[in-house]
Amino acid sequence: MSERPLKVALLGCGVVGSEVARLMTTTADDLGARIGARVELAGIAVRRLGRARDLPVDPALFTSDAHELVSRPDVDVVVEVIGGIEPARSLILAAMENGASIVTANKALLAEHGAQLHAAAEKHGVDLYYEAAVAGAIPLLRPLRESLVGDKVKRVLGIVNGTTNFILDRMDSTGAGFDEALDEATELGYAEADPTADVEGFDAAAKAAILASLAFHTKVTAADVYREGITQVSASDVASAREMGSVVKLLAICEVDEARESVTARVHPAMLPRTHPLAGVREAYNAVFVESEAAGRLMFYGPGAGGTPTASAVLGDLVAVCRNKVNGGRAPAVSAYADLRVSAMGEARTRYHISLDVDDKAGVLAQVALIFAQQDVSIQTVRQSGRGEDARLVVATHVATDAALSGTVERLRALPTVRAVASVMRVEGE
Ligand SMILES: NC(=O)C1=CN([C@@H]2O[C@H](COP(=O)(O)OP(=O)(O)OC[C@H]3O[C@@H](n4cnc5c(N)ncnc54)[C@H](O)[C@@H]3O)[C@@H](O)[C@H]2O)C=CC1
Ligand SMILES: N[C@@H](CC=O)C(=O)O
Ligand code: NA
Repeated sequence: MSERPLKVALLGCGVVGSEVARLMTTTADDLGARIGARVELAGIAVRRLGRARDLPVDPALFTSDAHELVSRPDVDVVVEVIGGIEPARSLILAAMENGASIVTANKALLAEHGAQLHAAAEKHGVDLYYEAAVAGAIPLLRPLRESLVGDKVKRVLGIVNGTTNFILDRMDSTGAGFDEALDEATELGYAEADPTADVEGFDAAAKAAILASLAFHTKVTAADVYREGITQVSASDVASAREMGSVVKLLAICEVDEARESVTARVHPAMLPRTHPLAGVREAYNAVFVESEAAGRLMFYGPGAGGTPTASAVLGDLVAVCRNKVNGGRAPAVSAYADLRVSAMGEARTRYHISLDVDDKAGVLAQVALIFAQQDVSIQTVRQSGRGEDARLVVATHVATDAALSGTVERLRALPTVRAVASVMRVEGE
């Protein structure tokens, strides 16, 4: 055991930070034995001093000056769990310049400034780990960064946002309303400080960017990811999916097209048959499939959000970077050598499920079918049910480019015999 303890500066003491502080303190002996040196908190930066906190830590550790804390000469590691871009980015860069290794849970920051942060880590010879940033407690980034680095990943598909999965699950299983389910998810500590990031898909898009970057060795930022959240998913979308033996899930899908030397990354709600393994992912759990050339299909499943599970991933990273400090090693570098083109959503190949309210008269089905044919979209099934004056047409398509499918919907909307496009949902997993 090394004589000198390693000093850790903790930035942020909210849902995740408070659990990191608690676990660091209560499991200090085990952590020390695993690292080969004791780990001690150098300080905990908070926004407001004087707030009552039920934590087993010395109150003198709290400071409201995060910049001063990361610049202290005795700080070996900085754990950033403030969230957001600034001041998190400047604090991390200052800490690296000061020789500290970094553990962060900040997907928003990594998805926008990952390249800059990795370059700074290289320059200053420090580590940058962020397992908690994607899929909470589930070990996913380390497997992509290390275990699967000898393989060729082709596709990453999964549920990476706990809050939206919790909301969709509640809507499906109890018929709860959107707002009520969101309040519950916030109460349980799953939602971001601004839950718009969750429900509008920004959080999942940031995670998709991180996953695509690591999986395909290419720089992918949040702005490259096609994004739709769940605010447009209605109770009737969830109910009609249920009638058809399906569920609605918010999915993140990252794919490589080797022939075209390009990647796509997208986040949107999709219908999945109830028999699909992702359909059984309940509450705030996450699950991600990684498909690679040699390994085949791997599934990662577990708690994707919440203070304690997320703190587990943070502490795993903390032990890794502390071991490197003790033994003199460094984390393997993250490269973007493949430098693939990031293609637009229109090029992605998807399938649609479209419900139309149409005039119930002769020739309407033929008009609708003609529009699909003109866009080169092949129909898999059509169901029609008369309802008096109008009829409901439910069309499931075969795979086509998303551009052709969305073009089809646009033309259907303009057709005089189509009274309304009641619902459009992408379909995955059959
Ligand atoms: N809550 C969760 O389930 C998960 C959260 N994360 C990520 O972990 C990070 C933290 O998330 P939460 O703990 O949920 O957020 P939170 O909002 O509960 O905690 C953030 C804390 O940072 C403090 N803070 C803000 N500015 C500060 C400053 N300049 N100096 C010191 N403290 C400051 C806030 O007062 C707040 O207490 C975010 O990046 C989030 O995306 C990642 C995985 C799961
Ligand atoms: N708000 C996020 C927290 C974990 O990353 C989520 O709901 O998944
Ligand atoms: Na993780």
